[in-house]
Amino acid sequence: MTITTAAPAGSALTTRDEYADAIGTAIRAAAAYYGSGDSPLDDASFDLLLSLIQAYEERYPEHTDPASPTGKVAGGAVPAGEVAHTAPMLSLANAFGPQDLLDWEASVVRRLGGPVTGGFVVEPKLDGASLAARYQDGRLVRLVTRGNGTSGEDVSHAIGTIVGLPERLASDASFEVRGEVLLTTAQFERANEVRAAHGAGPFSHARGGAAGTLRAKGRPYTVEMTFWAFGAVERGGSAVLPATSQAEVMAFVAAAGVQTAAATPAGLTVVATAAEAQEQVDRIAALRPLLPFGIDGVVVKLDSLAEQSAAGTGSRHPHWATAYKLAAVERRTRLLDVTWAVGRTGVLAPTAVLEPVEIDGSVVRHATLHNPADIERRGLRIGDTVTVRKAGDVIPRIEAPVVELRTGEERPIALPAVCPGCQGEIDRSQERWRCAQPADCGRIAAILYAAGRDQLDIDGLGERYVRALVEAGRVQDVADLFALDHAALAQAAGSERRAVKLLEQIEAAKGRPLSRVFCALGVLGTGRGMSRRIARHFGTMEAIRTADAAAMTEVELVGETKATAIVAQVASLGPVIDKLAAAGVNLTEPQAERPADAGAEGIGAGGVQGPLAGQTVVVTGKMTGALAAYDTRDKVRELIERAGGKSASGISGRTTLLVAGAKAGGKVAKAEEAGIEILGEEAFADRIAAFLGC
Ligand SMILES: NC(=O)c1ccc[n+]([C@@H]2O[C@H](COP(=O)([O-])OP(=O)(O)OC[C@H]3O[C@@H](n4cnc5c(N)ncnc54)[C@H](O)[C@@H]3O)[C@@H](O)[C@H]2O)c1
Ligand SMILES: [Zn+2]
Repeated sequence: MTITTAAPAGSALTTRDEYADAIGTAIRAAAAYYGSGDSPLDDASFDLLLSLIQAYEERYPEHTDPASPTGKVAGGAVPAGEVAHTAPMLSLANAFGPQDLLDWEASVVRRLGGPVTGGFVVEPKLDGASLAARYQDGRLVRLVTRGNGTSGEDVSHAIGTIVGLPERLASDASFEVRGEVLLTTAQFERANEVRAAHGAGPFSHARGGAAGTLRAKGRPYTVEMTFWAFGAVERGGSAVLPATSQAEVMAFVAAAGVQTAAATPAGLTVVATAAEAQEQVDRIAALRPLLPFGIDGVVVKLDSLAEQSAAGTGSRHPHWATAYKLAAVERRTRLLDVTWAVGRTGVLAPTAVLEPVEIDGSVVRHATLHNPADIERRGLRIGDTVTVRKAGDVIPRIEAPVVELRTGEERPIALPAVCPGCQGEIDRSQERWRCAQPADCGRIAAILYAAGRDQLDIDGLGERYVRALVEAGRVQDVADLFALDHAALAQAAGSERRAVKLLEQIEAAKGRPLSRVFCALGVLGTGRGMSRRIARHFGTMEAIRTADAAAMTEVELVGETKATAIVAQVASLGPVIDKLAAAGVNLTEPQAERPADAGAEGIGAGGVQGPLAGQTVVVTGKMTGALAAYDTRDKVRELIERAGGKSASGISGRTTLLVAGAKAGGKVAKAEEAGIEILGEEAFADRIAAFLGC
């Protein structure tokens, strides 16, 4: 059988030769995966290959090759390292669905000889590289990779480059903490920029980047990584960890200053039953697209350490834990072409055309690329094998090319010489190139957008007719659509019957809710969701028009900069809005909430829970130290919302927390008087540490 990089061969292994080939491929892939981090196979393909090998071995146990990767930590691909582990570092058993989780629970009950009484702890399965960090008398003395599970490689040179692993603890405790080192999305982007600046190829995905970075010595640049602990073991001679459960172990480690999985936005939750654990799995799976780093599953463990040791440990994985796998969101495929189109604001937008690949249940054919500079930074070439990521409803994106898989046939991506819309000149003064005549060239795209399904939903009004109407001078803006008569439509559509249909559609569009009509205006920075929030918040177009920037910031997720931009654009759209009103288009929102009830408290953007859930936070003074990067109100607001809180500008009856920065003024006294909790910057930074810099 042949294994391609993108689509795995799905057929069973039937001959001994095929089996031998498959083993060879799997061993090479695993060696690359745990070595440089860049395997020729993506995880889905590797897992499929492994399942074929396993099926063959079950059918022909007598043919089983001792070199087979099945049943071994790291597939047996990693040689013994120089540092022996105090206790083995193992893989995890897998669950692929709710039934598997219940089956695992049943196996645990069998081993315990009775029901689980200590509950289950649920944590995200962080998608990075496994690492053991040894603390001696409060100092970080050694970092060791998982290796083959019994011994690993000394990677202590990485000390000082990993967020979450302090070189000194708050106490002089001695223990070994175990966890995952990874690159957050922001760290991954930064790493590839730094590498490009040093002439090194980009990491094709974050996990490989973390594994490679951990082992790399003597690079002329540093790549910052992040650590999250998920376990700890005692070190010879040290006092016994003061804990009887996994949750307590983690709390102890966190109190000493090490970042733990409990501090991730997904958190660590203790539940009583496997059914409740399943609920947590579903919750974390839903959070996945919003997380600032990759997870490839959710880990469920027995919480009680006594029950853990009673359940015991096998040669490859512990019996007291299981990894509930989530569908792969990254696949490898080929970049076939890049096409360019003019957006409604005149921006030239490149789209990657991909060899179709199935990711998480849907076929991906296109991915966004932002602009020429972005293409350059990613070092992409036509024909490249690329890592494509698609999580949830988020638009698929290309992470990076897999440079190792280049054949030499790849071609550079041609940047357009003239505007693809009007063949006119291009304005290259900014990173995002624009047509030099954006008003004219973007008009067709703008009208098409306004007529689109999520806006006015004028069925049948496609690009050909819009172009004809614009070129005939009948339509300059969205409001002109409502002034069209039968004759104009018949001419544009070339058919009386189609004109009748279109007129009916346009008439129906007059009744769309305000959120869609507002969206159709194409105000920059307001897509579907934002238009809905604005319409619900204000209720009428009139209220939107009279809102000033301060009133606009009351809309959820609208910061000051955005508010100012929206208000200015709405003002310049005055004549268009007047025409809409005159044409009898509906300008009210049926589901409006009165501004007084705007925004449910306790839940931030997208319902994310976090350390600030339920809090209304006011920040005053200048941010310094760990918060120095949050130097505008917008940035602070975004940070607070990411951590699950609501941000407000003034102290009111709803305020629950005041963050006082340098030179904080009168708000502190006011908060004191009102009995509101006040935190200094440092204490605040600690509380939301997991959300900083991501
Ligand atoms: N693409 C390839 O060529 C290739 C090759 C080999 C393996 N793989 C992939 O690697 C995976 C299996 O590898 P594995 O055995 O290294 O890992 P695993 O999936 O068995 O998981 C075990 C690891 O999970 C990590 N982990 C993350 N969060 C954790 C938490 N909260 N609690 C405990 N552990 C946590 C630990 O580092 C632990 O070592 C598969 O998904 C496979 O597709 C891919
Ligand atoms: Zn143009």
